Amino acid sequence: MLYFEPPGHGALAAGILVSSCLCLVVAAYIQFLPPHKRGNIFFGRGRYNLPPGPADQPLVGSLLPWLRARNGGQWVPWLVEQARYGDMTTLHMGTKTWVLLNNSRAVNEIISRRAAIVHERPYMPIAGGLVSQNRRFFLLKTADWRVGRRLVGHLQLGATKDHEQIIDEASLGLLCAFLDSSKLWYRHIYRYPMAIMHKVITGRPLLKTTAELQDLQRVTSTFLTSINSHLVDFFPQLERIVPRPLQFWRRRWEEMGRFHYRVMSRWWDGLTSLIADDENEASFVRHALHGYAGTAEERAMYLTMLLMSAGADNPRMTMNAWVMACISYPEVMQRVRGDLDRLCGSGDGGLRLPSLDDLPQMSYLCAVIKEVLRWRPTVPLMPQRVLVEDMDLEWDDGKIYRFPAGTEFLVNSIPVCTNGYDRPDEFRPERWLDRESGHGMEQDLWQFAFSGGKRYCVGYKLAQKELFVAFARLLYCFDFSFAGGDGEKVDDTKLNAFEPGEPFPVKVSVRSRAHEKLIRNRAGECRNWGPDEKEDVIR
Ligand code: HEM
Repeated sequence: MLYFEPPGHGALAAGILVSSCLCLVVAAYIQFLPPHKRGNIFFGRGRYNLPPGPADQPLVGSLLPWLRARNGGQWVPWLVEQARYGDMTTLHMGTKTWVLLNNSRAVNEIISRRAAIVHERPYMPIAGGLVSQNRRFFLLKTADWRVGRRLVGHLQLGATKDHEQIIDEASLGLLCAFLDSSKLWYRHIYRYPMAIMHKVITGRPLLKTTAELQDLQRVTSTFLTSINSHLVDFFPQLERIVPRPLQFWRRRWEEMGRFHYRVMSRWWDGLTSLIADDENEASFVRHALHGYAGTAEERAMYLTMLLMSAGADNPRMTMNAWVMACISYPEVMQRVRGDLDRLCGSGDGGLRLPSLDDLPQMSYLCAVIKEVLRWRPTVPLMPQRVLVEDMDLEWDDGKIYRFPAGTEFLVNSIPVCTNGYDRPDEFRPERWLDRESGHGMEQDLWQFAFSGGKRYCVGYKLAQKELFVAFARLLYCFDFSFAGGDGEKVDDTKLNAFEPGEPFPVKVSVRSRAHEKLIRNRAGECRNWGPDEKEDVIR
């Protein structure tokens, strides 16, 4: 007869202890799983069915290769490589489920058509917390972000006649600066959108030195490098679990946050003092201060400074890419110039500067702008949009994907701008003219350039108009060529967008005396430009 002896108290306690520990380990393990894996544990395997992706390591998934690539400057090729899985790629990234959207159709279906449920931002302890002090509206969770978005909406960026006038004046400053100090072309293409933003926001001309502008450029570029670059952004729980003195990552990013705060505060003091003694009720600075009344003034500061930096830096990088296209594809630019000469005159007499009124007749230049944005996407990595509820998606391959709430979607810009385009590496504006959707400025630009859904770029109308005016006027009046050494060839993949100095060697010269005279005749109208850049040439 079998006799079962009941366990003693000691054994029972040990058993309870072991199973409690096991439960704790399992609970902790589950907490560190990404949403799709966690969901399949709770609801059974197969509940969530996601697009394919690489085999991954336990717990970290594909995070380590990503962090290596991100911090080693190889993240663009890494993301491009992941597009080999098809229209979408699923990546397990620590506690996150990332789904890369690798072509326009995927972006359109998910970011635009499902915008009602794909609009949240994840919490990013580094970029959002330490570097931005939880204030950068662009990274805020939807509830807070809406307040800022409503405030910015009042600006109607680029949609008013006033803004067109501001663009016109600033572009005259740009032309004069190109005449006076052509070697500093890369500085002028930053000052131009900044001068526009400053006037739009304060109603006053930009009176900032190059050093002040460079400070803000550094803020923008270092902020961008902080996004999705640290382990903690993928395991945000660590911020709660690890005692603060042991949070080894804090020091570096807090320091960056303090630097950003200092630069922004200096700018902000300048902006608020400009409006302090005038009645300019329309000023955005005043509007932002009213909008955030009762809360810390910093919220207004961060919002305003985001507008300044996004509104200046993205156009700067786009213009950088355009200059690269000018020197790499002179025949394309000659064709634009042919159109401009026909409209605005050529030879010695009867010239006029192109303007926004010429836009309907300049479909090839509109195509050039689209092609610049496609050829060298300005924003290769947009912060992810988070799905707020489970979502089913029927796809072309006959599959029905089911994504769990919490999935993070990323526009994989380079593949989006490449997949589905004939000879994608080439700069061929003609591809936009063949489209049935139309030849204007707006058609087809969505999804890849200014993003879609609720968090699309608020400045897109302003950007399109300022790019059009700058490209038309610069190309009408100036020649651009590569200024490398003998036998050196331009490498059109190296844009060096974050370089504070000249990103690649370019020679700029005015086309003719007549074009110079045309610019000089209107020099008095460029009231919005700021300190004389010639001093910098001498230094
Ligand atoms: C060629 C120029 C530009 C490009 C390519 C560009 C691109 C983008 C993209 C792709 C986003 C969306 C990121 C996302 O999905 O979260 C964005 C957001 C934004 N852009 Fe632009 N942009 C440009 C010019 C401008 C200008 C002139 C402004 C003027 C203020 C501006 C202000 C903003 C702001 C404030 C946001 C954040 C919107 C939000 O989170 O609600 N951008 N931009």
